[in-house]
Amino acid sequence: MKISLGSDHGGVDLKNAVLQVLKDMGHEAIDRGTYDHQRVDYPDYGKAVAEDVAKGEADFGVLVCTTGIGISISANKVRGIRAAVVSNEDGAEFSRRHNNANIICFGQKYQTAYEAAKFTRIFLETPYDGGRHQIRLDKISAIELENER
Ligand SMILES: O=C(CO)[C@H](O)[C@H](O)COP(=O)(O)O
Repeated sequence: MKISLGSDHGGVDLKNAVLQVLKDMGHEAIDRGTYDHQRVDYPDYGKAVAEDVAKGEADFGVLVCTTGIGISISANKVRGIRAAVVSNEDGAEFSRRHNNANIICFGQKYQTAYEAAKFTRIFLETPYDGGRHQIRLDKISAIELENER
């Protein structure tokens, strides 16, 4: 699969660790930065990865900041994006099964590289259940449309 990754300075180490694991798994990775510890603004990276996914240039995205919160909020502003902050295996599975999440987000402050790699693998391998969940996703899409300028 093709995966777009991004982080701010607070998530760069974890983003790089997940990037390496994804490459080792044979996935194609697009690294949207950041690339060092210089202070940057997380919305820039949330937007870049979210647009890759929304435009179909990537199948899924991975985003990391210090807490995972700001970068997920940013990504979720892009139409069609369902970015989920994940902190355990169950969340990795159910963000896909029930929410058809297309971006997984982590807080570097909370997740080890081992955990983030494991949660990302579960996320990528778990299909969407569809069925009754599509009714809810359609309602989310309707909220997006109603609030477009
Ligand atoms: O987690 C984050 C957003 O949710 C950011 O990584 C965090 O706010 C960056 O803060 P600072 O500039 O103090 O490193």
